[in-house]
Amino acid sequence: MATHPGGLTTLAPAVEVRDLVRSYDGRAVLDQLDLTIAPGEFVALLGKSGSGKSTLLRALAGLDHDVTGTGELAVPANVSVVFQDSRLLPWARVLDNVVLGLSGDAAEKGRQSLAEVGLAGREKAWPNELSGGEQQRVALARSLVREPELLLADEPFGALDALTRLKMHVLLRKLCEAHQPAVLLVTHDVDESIVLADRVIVLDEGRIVAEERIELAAPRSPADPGFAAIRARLLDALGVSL
Ligand SMILES: Nc1ncnc2c1ncn2[C@@H]1O[C@H](COP(=O)(O)OP(=O)(O)OP(=O)(O)O)[C@@H](O)[C@H]1O
Repeated sequence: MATHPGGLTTLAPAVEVRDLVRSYDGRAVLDQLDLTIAPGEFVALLGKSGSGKSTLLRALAGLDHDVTGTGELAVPANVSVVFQDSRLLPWARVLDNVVLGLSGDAAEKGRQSLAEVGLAGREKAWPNELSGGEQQRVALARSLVREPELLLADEPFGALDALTRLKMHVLLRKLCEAHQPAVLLVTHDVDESIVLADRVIVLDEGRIVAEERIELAAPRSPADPGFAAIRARLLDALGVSL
């Protein structure tokens, strides 16, 4: 907790990145990057292929042992990660996948999480009995049952069809409102970023080149002129001219 001179109390940031450099074979793919994410803030990260999005996410997740780098990086102790593929263990039933490694009343918490993602009654199913969307729901339940302060998501809906993706947007918003993790969502889908995030940032060659704070009222609709204006600016930052 920090107190400003004016007397306002602010929480310490959930993520604080300063001067972050990450290089593969001497080539910097993150270039003196600065990023702060507030507790409970939902940040979406856009960028062309190869701009460094996954490298940043892996750095925040502590999964980047194959890369050299410098800079300061502070994240909470309790971080969950969701990927494009659900990465469920095929030999473990759905509930066991959700609670793996948890202690205490894990089964009950796992059941509650599965109910939250709309999978009550599927506890005993095997992962291969579920659709791709359902498997991603299990992955979300597995992340959120751990009550993370930071949720990192690398294109979690990238492999899903358009309709399932829209349903997952509604679900993720609901889950984030209930659990209030800070979120960093990597996506290629500009509309997805505007629908979900409090703030959208655009990465290019390892630097943040644009930032939009999204203050549109819910439900956010791509038909809204304000939505279209933000989309146009983000596409411009991505080098797409309409
Ligand atoms: N293990 C690695 N070894 C060498 N270079 C790598 C490695 N991983 C990533 N890179 C390079 O680092 C750069 C950034 O990659 P990164 O995966 O972070 O981009 P990205 O924005 O997530 O791309 P995409 O949208 O295609 O997933 C790319 O040029 C990539 O080729």
